[in-house]
Amino acid sequence: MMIARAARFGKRRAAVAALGRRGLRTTGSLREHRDPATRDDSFQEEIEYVAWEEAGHRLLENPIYNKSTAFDEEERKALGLRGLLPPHIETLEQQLDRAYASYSVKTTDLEKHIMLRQLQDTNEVMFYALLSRHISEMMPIIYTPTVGQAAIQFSQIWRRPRGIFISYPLRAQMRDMFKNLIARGHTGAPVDVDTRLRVNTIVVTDGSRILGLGDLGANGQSIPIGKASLYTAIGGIPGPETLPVFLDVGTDNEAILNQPSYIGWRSKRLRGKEYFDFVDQFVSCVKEFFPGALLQWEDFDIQSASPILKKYRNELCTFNDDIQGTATIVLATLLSACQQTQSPLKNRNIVMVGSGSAGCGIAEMIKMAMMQEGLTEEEAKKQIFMVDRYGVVHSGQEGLLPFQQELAQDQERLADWEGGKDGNFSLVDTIKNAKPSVMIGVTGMPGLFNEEVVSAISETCDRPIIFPLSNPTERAEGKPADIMAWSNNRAVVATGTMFEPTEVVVSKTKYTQTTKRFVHSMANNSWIFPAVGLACKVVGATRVTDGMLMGAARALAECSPGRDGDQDAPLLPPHEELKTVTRYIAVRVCQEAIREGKTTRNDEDDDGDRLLDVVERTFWTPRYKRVEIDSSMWTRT
Ligand SMILES: O=C([O-])CC(=O)C(=O)O
Ligand SMILES: [Mg+2]
Repeated sequence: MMIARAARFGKRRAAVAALGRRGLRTTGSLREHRDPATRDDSFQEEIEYVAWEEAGHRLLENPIYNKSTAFDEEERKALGLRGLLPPHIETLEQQLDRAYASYSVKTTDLEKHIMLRQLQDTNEVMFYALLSRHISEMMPIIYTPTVGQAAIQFSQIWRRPRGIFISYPLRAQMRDMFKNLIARGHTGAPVDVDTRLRVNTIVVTDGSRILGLGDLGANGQSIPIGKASLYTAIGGIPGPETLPVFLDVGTDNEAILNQPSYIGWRSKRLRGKEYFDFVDQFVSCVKEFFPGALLQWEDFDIQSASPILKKYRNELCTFNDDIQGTATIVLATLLSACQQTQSPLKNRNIVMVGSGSAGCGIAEMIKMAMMQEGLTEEEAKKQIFMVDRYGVVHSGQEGLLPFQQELAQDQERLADWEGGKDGNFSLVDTIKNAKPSVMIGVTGMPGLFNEEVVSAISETCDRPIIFPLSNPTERAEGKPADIMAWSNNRAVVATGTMFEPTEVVVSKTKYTQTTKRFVHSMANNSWIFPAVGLACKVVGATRVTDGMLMGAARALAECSPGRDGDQDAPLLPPHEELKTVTRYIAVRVCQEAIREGKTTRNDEDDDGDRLLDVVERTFWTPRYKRVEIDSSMWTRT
């Protein structure tokens, strides 16, 4: 199986690196090389060097090259660091122990988030190494759900710039902003690397629909920062190659606008033609300054997410994470649940609660997967019931957006449905009539999956598959423990944010009781986008196609822990396997891109082993390199 194979390749990686990356590599004012003296072909890691033009304080302020107490004596002497650091020299491992100890005494998740973000802004290697060591514990801190809390308070906890803020009033200077970025790097520290050569993965938001929290204006920049961090932590894309972007077009959130500490542009949200022209100007800059980069749209509201995706998806390498990334992870999780409950997707009726861009994106992807399993488009469409606040979505309704019309049920089909009011059918009515075995929630409405709803679906099938996907935690449609109880522990539950496992009593005597733990996997797009980004980098993808995403979903489902027949296993692998599984998925995405001719490199050979090798070699791992000064670059200040 692939995980074993990936482990074997771990050994080969050093050898491949030794053969492939000899001599000097020059990137702008940065030079990296490996020491020939330490090079041999017996799988030993080599010492890697990085030559840099800055010494002293400026080096310590540079989060990419700063090693803090890990600079050794020789480096301290050569780099003008003597006296600027305490005398005791530490290894990375020792630094991590110390950092973890101070992390552990923080009493709130938000404080932990702030601490990790500060570490990221001062020493990236240490940040990613710490994250790597404690991935399960720290993912919810740097990402969902704590990142939601951090977004709400972003203006208050803001410390240092990261990424780029492009505000509407300065639109005439947008090209200058990109030039500034290239000159200075994007972490706010003096990184003079030629960013143009390096940025290949961009995450952009306009803050209009942050998680399930709504319009948070410029505070939304917290999300691209979090997503970019995962591209590095999980997808192995080096920090300087990622770029979080905020398009500041104002906010309609009055509470935020009235905060004295708000860091964004204080204006009502821009809409209509001016808005789309501004987005267009941004895309032109991306094409000009970072040609070939992957552009990820994140947390755009319903009015802009789909039109933007439609406009640009055939123009550059781009995707919308909430529509396509979410759809892909939900499909993967659903395929895994179908395997586990032993009935294929094509045999199922599905109720999709929430018909916004995320809900419709998921439904479209499920439709495609059903068609791959042999249904016609018409047949697949008949098995997917979109439900929104007015009830089941049908063709007789007015005001449906184009992407909702595509999925609306034919009104005539509902003629013989029971219940309902004035031809509209509530969620419970829909469940009773459509008899689904799958219910997916993307509404941001807590409590929607209540006892009545869960009991209704539990009557239609043996093992209802129920995914309350809204996040953060307080927005989820239902709590897994309740859903398990209301379904007599028959439900298969995955969520969109982290929940504790459900402990269920399976047998009880007077003196003893046996319990079982159900782990509810988090069907979060972090299983998908880092793999897509890694693959796009490896093959130089020109587009992100449905086929590439479908490949990602199926590859992930192949890794599901229940694949060997455990009917109660979690639906997704544990977080500890994120990186290995990401590489496995990335290979499949590369193969699809190559088969569809959507690459600028490697377009002839889609051999899996070869691609895994390239993926492994491309993957960045946090470890210190020896820093030396290149005197030809060194300008004393
Ligand atoms: O960020 C997450 O955890 C998932 C996501 O994209 C969203 O909810 O918008
Ligand atoms: Mg999102």
